[in-house]
Amino acid sequence: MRRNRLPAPLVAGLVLAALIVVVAVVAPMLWQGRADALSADIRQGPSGAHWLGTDALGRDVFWRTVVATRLTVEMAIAATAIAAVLGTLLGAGIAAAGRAVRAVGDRVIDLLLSFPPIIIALTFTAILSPGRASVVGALGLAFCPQFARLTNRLALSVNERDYVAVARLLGVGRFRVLIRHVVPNIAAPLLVLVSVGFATSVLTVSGLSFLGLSVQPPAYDWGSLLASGLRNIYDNPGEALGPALAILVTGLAAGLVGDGLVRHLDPRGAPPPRRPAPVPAPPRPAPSGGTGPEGGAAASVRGLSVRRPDGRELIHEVSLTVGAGEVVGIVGESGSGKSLTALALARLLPRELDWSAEHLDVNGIDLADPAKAPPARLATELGIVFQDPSSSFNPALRIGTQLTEILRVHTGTSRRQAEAMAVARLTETRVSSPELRMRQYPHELSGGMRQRAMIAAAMLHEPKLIIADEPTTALDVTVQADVLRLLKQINREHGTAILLISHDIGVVSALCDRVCVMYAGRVVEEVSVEDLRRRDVRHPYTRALLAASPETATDLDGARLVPLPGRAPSAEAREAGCAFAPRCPLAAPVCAEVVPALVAEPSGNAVACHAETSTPEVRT
Ligand SMILES: Nc1ncnc2c1ncn2[C@@H]1O[C@H](COP(=O)(O)OP(=O)(O)OP(=O)(O)O)[C@@H](O)[C@H]1O
Repeated sequence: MRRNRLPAPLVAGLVLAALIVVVAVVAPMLWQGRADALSADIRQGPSGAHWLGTDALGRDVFWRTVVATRLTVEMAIAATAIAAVLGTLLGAGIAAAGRAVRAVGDRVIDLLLSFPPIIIALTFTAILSPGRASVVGALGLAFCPQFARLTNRLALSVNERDYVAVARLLGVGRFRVLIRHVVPNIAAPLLVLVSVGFATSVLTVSGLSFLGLSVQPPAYDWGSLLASGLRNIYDNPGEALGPALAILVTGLAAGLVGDGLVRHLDPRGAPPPRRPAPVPAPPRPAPSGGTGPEGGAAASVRGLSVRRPDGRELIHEVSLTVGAGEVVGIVGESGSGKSLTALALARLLPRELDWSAEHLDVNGIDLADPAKAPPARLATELGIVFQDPSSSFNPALRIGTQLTEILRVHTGTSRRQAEAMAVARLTETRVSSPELRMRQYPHELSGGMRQRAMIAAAMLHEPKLIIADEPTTALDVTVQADVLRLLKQINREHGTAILLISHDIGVVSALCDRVCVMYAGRVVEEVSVEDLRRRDVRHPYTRALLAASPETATDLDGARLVPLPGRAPSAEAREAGCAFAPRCPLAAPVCAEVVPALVAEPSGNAVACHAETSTPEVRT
């Protein structure tokens, strides 16, 4: 893999650090005698014979400072290593644990972080009795919470990224997710903390020795030399200057290494790869024709409910079917339950949520029975495109690595073949210069290009169903139509069914065959797109959405957009009766008490509204 040249601070830091390590290793072997030799020249100032003068016993301060490097650096490295290993394991363990352990772990880390490390180190040292080993152990424990907090926060945030969701959908094991996705994305900040931790350890180790709590005579480190130097500061300032400078230079080296590593490891700092020689585009794969089992559905959901741990229902008995090759939209305001419905189909619901369903399947795979739905199989039947193309790809890996990995993990395709297939898909999804893109990092692609690359990734296995969760919301308006056209083209040419989630009724009416309107966790209307375009809808909420949509409301007669007043109730605020009643112009007394059932009509549409149907069903 080609990397950019090492940044200057990293080079400077590494040179300095290497020098310090060499000195630490060789100094006691070569110059211990000079450092410990007594002479009659006591407390002399700097001279040609003694560059930093001598101490109270006539020993050469320069050589003592040089020899003390080993003990100081050894102790700082040991303390940092203990803190980094223990803290990282602790943080990762808490991130991977269940909710209860996470809550307790977080509080314990918060508590430990509220004490300055030096206080913790002093307390442990006092308990364990002064000495080198106790100081190293105490410092390791004192800095451990900082590593635990950082690892925990980083791992949790990376875990929530869409590319981790995709990896989970693809059935990538926890360990591989950790190695491929979590570690590369948290390594840089952890390395900075290691360098800061090392610099702080040098200071604290020296500080504790300065106080007489660490290295005991006749051994000496920079802290004990500094203590003796301060006692003689008026006779020979050089005696304090030597160890002080050594501490400063070591801290500087650690800082430069940390800063340089961040720049070097961040792929956003890399120069663009050279444009490869143009190669003829591989042939477009032939359309697969029809999909799904004969007469079967690409996805089918019946009675899906999702609950929070406290039992509150977030979505209630949602039912919908996506026929083979059909494009179905789910539309509704923020919080209506669109994404949870889609995530349930991909088996990507957050762990803390509880779900149940009478029936949940993707192209015949029963998702309610994990034994019948091995992740690898689901991964080949289902592709997913998320809203934010910037979080859909792992920022630490090149686009090509991520695309080919999907094929290599699941089908054992050779690298060369996987690359050819990935390039073909990128070409098909109209990603310009696909060979070049394969070698680029996600941040080097524009938003629209990344989203097309994401669609290419979702299409790699020729899935029967693509779930597109707000695929255009994060995009520039100029490329939104392009991405929608691409999805429609895929649907036409491959017969891929699409479940499109959007809050924009204009987007779904442009792309879909059928639309489910959701409100407060329920489907309130299901309508064909022809009826939607004609505005022949029944539910007052769907009418309100249409009236508020610019694409449909700016009529030839100049009708103005009508905003929908109020807000959808949160899960806590939902009461008995129809959740839309407080905002509904047609609300009647029954609406406040009875939840209307979704009633199918002969046309195939369905609506849940007392004003439109006469067979209410009580569901609270
Ligand atoms: N992990 C979770 N824990 C608790 N509540 C959640 C969780 N995930 C989602 N919710 C809640 O479930 C409800 C439905 O969420 P969902 O993401 O499906 O809404 P949405 O219709 O897709 O909205 P948006 O367009 O904003 O994404 C919201 O009220 C949301 O706050």
